[in-house]
Amino acid sequence: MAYTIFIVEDDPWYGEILAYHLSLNPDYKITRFETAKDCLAKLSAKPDLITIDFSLPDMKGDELFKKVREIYPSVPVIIISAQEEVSVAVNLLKLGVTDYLVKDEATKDLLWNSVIRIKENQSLKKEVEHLREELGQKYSFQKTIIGQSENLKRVFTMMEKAVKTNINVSVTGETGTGKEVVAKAIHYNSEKRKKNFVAVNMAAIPKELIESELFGHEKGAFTGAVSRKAGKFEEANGGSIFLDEIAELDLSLQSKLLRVLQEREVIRVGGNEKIKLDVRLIVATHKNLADEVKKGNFREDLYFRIMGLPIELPPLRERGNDVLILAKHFADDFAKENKLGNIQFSKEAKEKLLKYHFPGNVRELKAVTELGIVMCEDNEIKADDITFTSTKTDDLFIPEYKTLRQHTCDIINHYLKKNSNDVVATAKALDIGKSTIYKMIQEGEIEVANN
Ligand SMILES: Nc1ncnc2c1ncn2[C@@H]1O[C@H](COP(=O)(O)OP(=O)(O)OP(=O)(O)O)[C@@H](O)[C@H]1O
Repeated sequence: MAYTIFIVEDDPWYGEILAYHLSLNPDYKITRFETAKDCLAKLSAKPDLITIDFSLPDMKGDELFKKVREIYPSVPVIIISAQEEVSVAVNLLKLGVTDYLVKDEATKDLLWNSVIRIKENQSLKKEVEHLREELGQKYSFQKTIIGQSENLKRVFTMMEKAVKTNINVSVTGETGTGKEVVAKAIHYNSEKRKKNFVAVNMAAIPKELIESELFGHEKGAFTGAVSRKAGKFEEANGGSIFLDEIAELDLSLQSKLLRVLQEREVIRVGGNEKIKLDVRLIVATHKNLADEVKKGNFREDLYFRIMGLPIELPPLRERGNDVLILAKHFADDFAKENKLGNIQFSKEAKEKLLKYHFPGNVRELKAVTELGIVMCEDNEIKADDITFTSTKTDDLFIPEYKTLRQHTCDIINHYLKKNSNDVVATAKALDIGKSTIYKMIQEGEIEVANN
């Protein structure tokens, strides 16, 4: 597609030179104007770039620039001027002009290079926008946060509420429950999705570096600060910042964070320029922050500021059948990646997964599933292919979606397995009649596995 360039230059001879030079690239479609008025009259054609002579007969270049900006806030504008004063150039650049070129013999070549640079920049921006859109689709709640349990549906309801406004969000949940996945999904489904999602893990950064990491620093602010560096808040400006493991933040840094959130501005370490912030804050912790406040480890005022909309992620063991849905999802992903075909789980493998308490939650299930695929034969994961890292594999896990009768069956099953299917020993251990067990076996409520 042609790249449309408007050249506004009152000197027809000079305008023609610039137009001729640029038209050497057949992709450029050049239109020349000799007055600001003529250019404004044709702006509806949506040029990709405009070059403006600073001294036009009917309007100064900066005035025309401002008028263009009102209509197209992001179209790149190059001002070409006979003025060599640095202050004129600086003022124009401050106004938002993309480039400033002084008229001399080199102008046409400088313009050629400037257009190439700007064009590259525009296509990069478009690419980023496109990728963000894609990510947005990828992060639509139900596509990335797999599961259908009632407990998870409650999380979706809260997330729907979160994306409607820019309210701060606090996500709590055990390790591996998907706190970061939730934070990303909120960002990519909210108004802020056009800008960055920046994640910072408080527990992963050495204490003495957190301040400059979050708020940035000026050159020479401390030993090792060899150049100015933007902080994570600046990077996330206009978007969302995700502060993971917020409870690990040092008390002195808590007060600095509070100041930034209250003032909605950040000052880089060693600097004094105030940078205005418009960022959605999402925090996460596996600790109970209210308890941390009571213990004196977390500032109460900061706690109230960051709590915003609280979202509690249930542990995997409280999501019932989601364990199997997730296992299938991870298995399909892994199989696709490794070109393995369709993977199945045996009945016993499913039971084993459902009975386990998953201290490492979804992250652990993913690892267990992938290992299961590697270990299994003929694309069927059997109980023996499933290995748990936790030592508590024999723990009875009590899912809330089961009835008392089903729990009874589980308990009897558990004891039967322990006693090598010895009904008498099981009845004795549980202090129930053996006929109860035989009846349950007969009615198919309990299956006695052949050992
Ligand atoms: N409901 C889900 N559906 C699909 N994948 C999930 C789900 N929940 C978590 N995951 C996956 O599990 C892994 C752990 O998730 P995540 O890092 O978001 O957990 P976390 O709670 O932030 O963990 P930590 O507390 O250790 O930082 C990731 O690979 C993530 O993609």
